Order: sequence, then structure tokens, then C-alpha cells
Amino acid sequence: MDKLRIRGGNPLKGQITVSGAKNAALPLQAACLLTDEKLTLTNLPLLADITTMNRLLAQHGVEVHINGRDAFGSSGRSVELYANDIFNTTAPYDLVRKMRASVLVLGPLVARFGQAKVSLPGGCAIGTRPVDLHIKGLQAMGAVIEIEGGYILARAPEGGLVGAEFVFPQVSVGATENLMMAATLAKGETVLVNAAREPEIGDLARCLIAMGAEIEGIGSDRLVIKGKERLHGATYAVLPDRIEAGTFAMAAAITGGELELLGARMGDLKAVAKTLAGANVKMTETPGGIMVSATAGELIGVDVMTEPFPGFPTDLQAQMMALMCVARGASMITETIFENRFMHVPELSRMGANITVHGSSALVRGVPRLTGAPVMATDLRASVSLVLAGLAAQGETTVSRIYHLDRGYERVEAKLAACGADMERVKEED
Ligand SMILES: CC(=O)N[C@H]1[C@@H](OP(=O)(O)OP(=O)(O)OC[C@H]2O[C@@H](n3ccc(=O)[nH]c3=O)[C@H](O)[C@@H]2O)O[C@H](CO)[C@@H](O)[C@@H]1O
Ligand SMILES: C=C(OP(=O)(O)O)C(=O)O
Repeated sequence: MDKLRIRGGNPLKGQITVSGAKNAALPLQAACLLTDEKLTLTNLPLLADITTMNRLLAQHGVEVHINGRDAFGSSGRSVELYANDIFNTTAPYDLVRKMRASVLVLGPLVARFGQAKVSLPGGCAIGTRPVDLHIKGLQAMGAVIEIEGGYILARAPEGGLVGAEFVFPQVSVGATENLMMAATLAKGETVLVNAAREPEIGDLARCLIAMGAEIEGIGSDRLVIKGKERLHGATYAVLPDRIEAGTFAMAAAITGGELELLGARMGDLKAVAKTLAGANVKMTETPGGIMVSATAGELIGVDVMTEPFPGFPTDLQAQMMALMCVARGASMITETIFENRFMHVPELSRMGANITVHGSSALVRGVPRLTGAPVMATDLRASVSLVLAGLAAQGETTVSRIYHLDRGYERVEAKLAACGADMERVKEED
């Protein structure tokens, strides 16, 4: 098993190219199941999760052609997905438990093939994460759903799914994606109310439109989808990863550095830019992306509350907490999306952070400096928050279990080292 060794203290300086977004790519990959023609996705990030989704699709019968192979051997910058010979509509536990986004095959499979058997993903380190809204939404479209042996068994009515109005009692990114995909092949009109507005939803909608779908309301919380008999092939480029960009913005900030994030889009990061401005970190648009500068003096503590888009993203909460650990003053960080997303707190505390958790809020009192330590985390964003802390800490930090990081960050050590970070990937036994 690999780990990252980081010697902190170097201000980051330079440019980092932002990769394609994991959370956009995964639903786009699942969308290939909606057509028997070729879906080509470009600007894919080289990540373990993308490979897992390709494996899941392949076992359904999707032909997966990968271009631009990388060191993983099974992942590449672009992929051609042909779902013209689907022989299996079951998504097995072994793959779904590895990656919750596997549940995104449910909507497309039921919509196109009238049936699906998808393992329930179960809880994960950050929360219980039920999929009841995915199920209720499909039921509203006429699907009959049973839970048996840990699997969701879904069957469309004779003649296929039927368009419906579904009001989300709670904003859900994944359920919005699943239902939007299902609705593209349902009979009649589907209206999704209180839908998620994350940029990744817009990306999926634009790809579906390129495949022949009719969708209105992109960027709003009301999506209207007119079902079609069939969709066709398309070529689509995955949008840049706003969470990777936000993470690197905080890396620049925590080291008192200056980074240009090539490809990053300010429109996707407004709440982050506003929060960082309060912390004395400047984010400005450049012709190529966003410049982040933290050279103007000390960091200042700011309060943060995670919210669905356009609010501050939960996927940047851990990184923001690492930053606040070394800011002047105190910061109250409130997590409203997931009930257990503070697993980085004990590890940051081992590095000298002063954090007290009260329910869904963490009070972070800034300290003059963190100190390096061996640390590990049980989820993706918690792991990267420890990398950020390590970049700022005095001495050496080793971050273990970095398979979590590899789910969502492409060559993180190479990208940061190219901007002056003293860090390397080493084998666990080193
Ligand atoms: C692959 C992907 O895109 N993952 C992102 C997606 O996850 P994901 O799509 O799983 O997250 P959701 O938006 O669905 O979850 C939001 C909240 O709704 C709850 N919920 C969700 C569905 C449901 O049927 N019932 C229910 O109660 C969840 O437990 C959670 O508390 O959005 C999250 C919120 O921005 C991000 O942190 C994840 O990185
Ligand atoms: C929670 C995340 O991903 P997933 O939904 O795939 O677990 C994430 O990207 O931070």
C-alpha cells in the first residue's frame, strides 16, 4: 500500500491544470446505458473511480474502448462506450460497495430495459447515505420496486416508465441524476422539483441533450424533461473539477503561495471564492482559469456552512477546516449535508490543531503552526485535508491509506510537487 510523505513549509507557486471532474464523469459514464449508439467521453480524469465505473458497465455488456492508457492500465483520458448488447441488468454488491455512484446505473437500466437489479450501496464513512429518493422517484414514474437480499429490484410497467412530477423533499445530487436519466426515455413529461443545481447536473443534462434528450431548466431547481423513444450517440467533454480546483486553492492558501488553476471556472466556485476572500485569500479570473493568491498577509478565521450548490460544497469542508487550523482567530464550520463528515478532526488534532466538535459544528481555533505526524483517513476529502495540513506543517507528515485519495485526485503528489511542494509517494513498508 502506498502512502504520501510530505515535508511542510514550502509556499506553492506555479500553475496546475485542473482535471475533468470525477463527479461529472461518473454519471456521464452511466448515461451510455441510455442508447445503443456510441457515447464518447473526453477529458476524463485518471482515477480509480472511473475505472470502477468502466468495470461495472463492462459487466453489464457495455463495450469499453479506452484511449490514452495510463499507468493504471485500465483508465484513459477518453473512453468510447457502446451499450448495444446489454446482457446483464444486475449491478453486483462487489462493485457497488466500492463506489456508491454505481447506483447511477439504476435509472438508465430500468428506463431502457424495463428492469434492473442493483445492490444497495450501504453506508460509508461520511454517513448512512440512503437511496430512498432514487427509489421513490422511480416509483413515481411507475416502477415497481422491491428490496430483496440487499438488492433493489426494479421493474418498469408494461410499455415503460411514465413521466411524472417528483418533488424532492431534500436536495440530492445522485437522485436528481438518476431520475433525469430515467426521464429521458420515459413516456411524456417529467418535472423534477427541488432538484439539485450542482454544475455536474448541468454537465449531465448537456450531454443528454447532445444525445437527443429534451431538458429545460438547467441550472435551476426545476428540471423539465420530455421523454423520447430513443437517444443517440454523442461526444462530450467532462467539465473541469471544481472540487479539485477548490482543494488546490486551499493548498495555495495554507502555504501562503500563489497558484494559477488552469481550466478552473469561477462560476462553479463563487461561494468558495467568497469564503476565501473572507479568510484573506484572493481568487481572480485569468484568461486560462483562476489565480489564487495568499501572499497578502495572515489567514483570517471565517465561519463556513456547507450547503447544496450554489452554497459552500461539503466536498471542500475538510480542506477548509485544514486551512482554518492555521488562521488567526476562530472559525465555526458547520456540516449540513452528511452526518459524519468530521473524520479528519482527530487526525488534524494529532498535528496540533485545536478543534472542538459540537454535533454538526466544529469550532476551530487557529494555532500558529501545525507539526508533521503520521496520519490516515477513512475518506477521500478527509485524506486530502491531511495533505494540505502536511504542506503547512513543520516537519514530516506521512498520509497512509491513500487509495482514498486516488479515488478522486489525479497524481496529486506530481501536481503539487511541480509547484514546489516537497512530497512523494512511497511504499507503506518504507
Ligand atoms: C459521485 C458524486 O457525485 N458524489 C457527490 C454527490 O453524492 P450523492 O449524490 O451521494 O449525495 P446526495 O446529494 O444524494 O446526498 C445529499 C444528502 O441527501 C441524503 N440522501 C440522498 C439520497 C437519498 O435517496 N436519500 C437521502 O437521504 C444523503 O444521505 C445526504 O445526506 O453529492 C454529494 C453532495 O454534494 C457530494 O458530497 C458527493 O461527492
Ligand atoms: C463523497 C464523495 O464521493 P462519493 O459520492 O463518490 O463517495 C466525494 O467526491 O467527496
